[in-house]
Amino acid sequence: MTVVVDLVVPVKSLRSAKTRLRGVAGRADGVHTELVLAMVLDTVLAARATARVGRVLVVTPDSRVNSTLRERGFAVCGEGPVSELNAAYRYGAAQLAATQPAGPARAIGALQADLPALRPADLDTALATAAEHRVYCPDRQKTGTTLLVSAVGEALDPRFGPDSAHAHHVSGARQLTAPVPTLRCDVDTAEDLAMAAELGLGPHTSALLDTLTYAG
Ligand SMILES: Nc1nc2c(ncn2[C@@H]2O[C@H](COP(=O)(O)OP(=O)(O)OP(=O)(O)O)[C@@H](O)[C@H]2O)c(=O)[nH]1
Ligand SMILES: C=C(OP(=O)(O)O)C(=O)O
Repeated sequence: MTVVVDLVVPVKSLRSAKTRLRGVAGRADGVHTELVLAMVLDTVLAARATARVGRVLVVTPDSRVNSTLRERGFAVCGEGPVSELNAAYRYGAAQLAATQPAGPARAIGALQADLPALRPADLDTALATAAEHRVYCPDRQKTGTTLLVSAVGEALDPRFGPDSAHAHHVSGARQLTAPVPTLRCDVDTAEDLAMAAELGLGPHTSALLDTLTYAG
């Protein structure tokens, strides 16, 4: 059975996002924000280009993220009553469930927004395993989680945060073992960004870093 997966992608306020990356792209005002936004864009554009992906819903309190993504045709909503990552996933999943188009039941996927090297082929490989079981994709360090997909018609039950790979495992989700390096490469630190650059950054992040290099 081929399953369509609707994705929830939460994005924090740009000002407070990615503190561990601060300064990596330079000290100039606004550069950090531009880098975070470029990574979000590369992530969601790759997600939208993935065959098994149905809808993509971005959950964010940030007005710039909201307007930038709406301009590109993405669905965007606010965070709901609680400002916290798992709450944002649950809120987005509820919005998607409440507005599900007619047709076969879909799975819900929770995708992190910091995957600037993401390739649609890797995401599609991961989503191909979804249907009967809830599955999670550990990050490259094997401690965090970059993607969690519900079983069709069942709850997402997101447990993102420190050691989320373990938390997803003990909550009964199956670990994805497929070689999907661009889906595993979330970017929290300068070292992660270098690793993502080796895999091949998406066009927004790549263009921004090139501009900064030429600007010295
Ligand atoms: N909407 C929403 N998104 C969040 C929240 N917390 C984290 N995110 C998003 O979830 C993704 C993964 O979060 P982290 O890797 O912990 O990112 P971060 O908190 O920005 O990074 P650090 O400050 O370095 O810990 C990022 O794309 C964040 O923007 C939240 O409270 N609300
Ligand atoms: C919140 C998470 O992201 P990170 O480890 O990148 O902070 C997670 O992996 O559950």
